[in-house]
Amino acid sequence: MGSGVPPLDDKSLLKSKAYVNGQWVDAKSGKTFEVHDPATHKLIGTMPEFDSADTEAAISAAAAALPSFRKTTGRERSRMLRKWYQLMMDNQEDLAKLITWENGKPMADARGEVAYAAGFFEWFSEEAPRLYGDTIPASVAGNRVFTVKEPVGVCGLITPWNFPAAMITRKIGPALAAGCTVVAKSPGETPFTAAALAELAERAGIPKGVVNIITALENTPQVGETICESDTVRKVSFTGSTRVGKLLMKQSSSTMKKLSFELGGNAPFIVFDDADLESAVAGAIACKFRSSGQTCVCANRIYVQKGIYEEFARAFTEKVKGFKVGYGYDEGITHGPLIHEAAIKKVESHVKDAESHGGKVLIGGQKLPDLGSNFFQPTVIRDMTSDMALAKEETFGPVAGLFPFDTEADVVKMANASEVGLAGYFFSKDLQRVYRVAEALEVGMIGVNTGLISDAGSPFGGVKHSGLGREGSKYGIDEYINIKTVTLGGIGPLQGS
Ligand SMILES: NC(=O)c1ccc[n+]([C@@H]2O[C@H](COP(=O)([O-])OP(=O)(O)OC[C@H]3O[C@@H](n4cnc5c(N)ncnc54)[C@H](O)[C@@H]3O)[C@@H](O)[C@H]2O)c1
Ligand SMILES: O=CCCC(=O)O
Repeated sequence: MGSGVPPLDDKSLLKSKAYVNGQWVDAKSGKTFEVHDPATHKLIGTMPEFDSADTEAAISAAAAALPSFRKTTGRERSRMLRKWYQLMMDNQEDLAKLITWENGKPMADARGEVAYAAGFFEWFSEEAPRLYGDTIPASVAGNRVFTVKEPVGVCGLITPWNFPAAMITRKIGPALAAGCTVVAKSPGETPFTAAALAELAERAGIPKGVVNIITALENTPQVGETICESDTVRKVSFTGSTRVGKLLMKQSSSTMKKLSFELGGNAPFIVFDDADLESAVAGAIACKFRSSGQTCVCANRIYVQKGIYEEFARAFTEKVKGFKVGYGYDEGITHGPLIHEAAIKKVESHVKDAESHGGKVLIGGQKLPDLGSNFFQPTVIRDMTSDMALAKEETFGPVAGLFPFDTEADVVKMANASEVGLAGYFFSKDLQRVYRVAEALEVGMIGVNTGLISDAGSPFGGVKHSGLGREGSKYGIDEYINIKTVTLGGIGPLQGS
């Protein structure tokens, strides 16, 4: 297939060990797991299979590094993050090659991910020196009240494979800005990008023990449990499915730690009759097929008002015809493989289920065995209805289901008929409608007349079963701080008065 894996300019970015206390380490058991290119199934390499004891050692390293790191000034931490940002951008091409290799997304998308990921270090380098407390008018005469913001302590971070760089930097950036130390469990499917980030952390001068990147595949549940049940870990931040998020929340309950969860979505994407057709089609294409549909904010249910439905379906399908699916390193490829067989099975099952309930496939609908077993045709299905599996669960793949609707009230009801609420989108030129619908949708983020909403400066997070807390933005750092209130009594009048 294609031209093969391009060599890294800087070969020292390819690591096959975990990074603990500033050292590259194996699992104490000596066990490793294999990582394969999702496009070709060829072996990329192996990584240490950490267990509970290895995880404890990483937690201890983060705890030992905390007392001195929390004393650094915001300005000092800012410089470290800024340097890390710059090193990521200087090595953008190599990091992108690693992302494409282990995740499968095309190089153009991978380069975009590196810039997006580095943006969180840049953003939080700017937040680090601005951790202001408050002065509060006291209710008791002679008292003075003020607050200080303190790092929560050691943080356990667990992230998924769909953005091998960005999901980790979105957590490490604010954690370090706040003065916390971290143990980050990289995704078992895509650990090499995270390891390269650790190498760059070292070059950026981040002190040993502040950033620990641990690895596991099969042992992931015991690693997760060790992090959640540790009393030393004062904060857990997880990105992944709602199912695993709920499990980690339960496991964390006995140690009463601070939690944030970025979980699953099932984004409604609504096109009203009054929308600009061309931009609605472009927005839906970008939103639905980004990373072959494997993002938590991808459109999952595309609702199109009946007056514009036929025209939209035609124009949307026409655009999908222009996609070029293949190996992420090859020239002109717009969409890569899915991550693994389970993802292919889910996509297939949603297509079959839609067809068996009366949905009509306009394009795609099949696997692409000539390319490899993880490839699936970008698919458009019309005449979707609410009783289909795709309406109820996130597909996390390249299948666009077009649902017709009559009125604004009908579509808002359908859009909100989901237990999750991460992102939602709609296209309309009617200003009053923009306010009404934005206020009515039960989601944490809304794109109006755009299908792309992610940015380091914008709060990212959901409502309902999509999770707790916000990442990125001026709010992201709040997840990593405790507010301490200081009440100073007995001030009294001026002496001698
Ligand atoms: N809201 C967000 O920001 C966001 C971002 C990316 C993905 N997601 C969600 O993630 C899901 C897709 O990823 P997935 O199916 O691989 O999710 P998943 O929850 O099965 O796995 C995600 C990651 O969690 C870890 N993990 C898995 N089981 C674990 C356990 N028992 N204990 C501790 N850690 C565990 C692994 O590192 C894995 O890479 C989708 O639902 C998607 O919406 C959400
Ligand atoms: O998949 C979830 C994260 C996607 C994003 O940050 O845009």
